[in-house]
Amino acid sequence: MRPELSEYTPIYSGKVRELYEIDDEHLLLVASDRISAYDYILDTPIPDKGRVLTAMSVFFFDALGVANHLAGPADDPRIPESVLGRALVTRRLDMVPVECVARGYLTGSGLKEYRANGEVCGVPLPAGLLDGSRIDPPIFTPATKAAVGDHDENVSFERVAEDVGLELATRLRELTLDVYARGADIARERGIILADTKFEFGRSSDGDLLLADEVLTPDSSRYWDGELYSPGSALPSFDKQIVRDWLTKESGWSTDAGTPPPPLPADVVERTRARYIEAYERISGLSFADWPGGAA
Ligand SMILES: Nc1ncnc(-c2cnn(Cc3cccc(F)c3)c2)c1Cl
Repeated sequence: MRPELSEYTPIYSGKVRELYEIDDEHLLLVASDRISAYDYILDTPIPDKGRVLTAMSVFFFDALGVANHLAGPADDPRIPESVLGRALVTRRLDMVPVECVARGYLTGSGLKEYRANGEVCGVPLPAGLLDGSRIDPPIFTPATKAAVGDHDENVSFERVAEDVGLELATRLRELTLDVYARGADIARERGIILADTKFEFGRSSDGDLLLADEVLTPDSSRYWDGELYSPGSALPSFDKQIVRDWLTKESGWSTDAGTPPPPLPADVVERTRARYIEAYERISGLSFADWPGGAA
């Protein structure tokens, strides 16, 4: 008999995820079906989004063989039925207060910094790069965690070293770049570009540095469709472009409307659900139908 979610203490609620305490040593990390676009949490959930992104994290944790915070399988008996398939039991770690970002392509806040001063997080880049240009080799562009609702602040490696010490900062950079490069290679072989990603690390009670949180999901990374990728022009998000296009080209809403986006029509929801499942099945080579927690 699985426990009820109400038996666990909620300790953090993010835009699309929640964190609960199972006991002194274990947490339950829950991914919702909520989707965000243009910095709004949309009213309409995408069925199975939480389960697909959980499956993606588990695939990458396994495929990349990096020491991590997982403390049980996807069908661990401590996981309540109501969140089965979109929740994981993890070890409670002492989280390192650094958003460990790797960028293999220039866009977003990195592009903004580059256009202002030719570098990102203190890392100089070649002149003439465009939105979506490849950064080879990928760079470590850390950020400090922002308050709820704010964007993280990009910082230099030197600032990270001041905050957490040079040895740990160096290990965070090495691990971040290594795990990103291997994950991006796996995705690229399947026609999906992981342009950048954000990792979080924590230390266990016996001092090990473990990869935590979610790993290489479309919520923690930019997923681009490799077939549509062209530096300098629009970079279609593999998972969110259907929602973005409907919102900005068909719904009558606009990003400068100052109002929340309208609810999504059923076909946009279903096509988006299918894109999440397609990304998972192409990258993992596994069938999403085999993932726990499907409709009973
Ligand atoms: N293994 C860990 N030990 C201690 N703390 C964390 C931890 C804290 N915060 N976050 C981010 C987050 C993850 C999910 C749902 C949210 F609402 C927020 C993760 C983890 Cl993953």
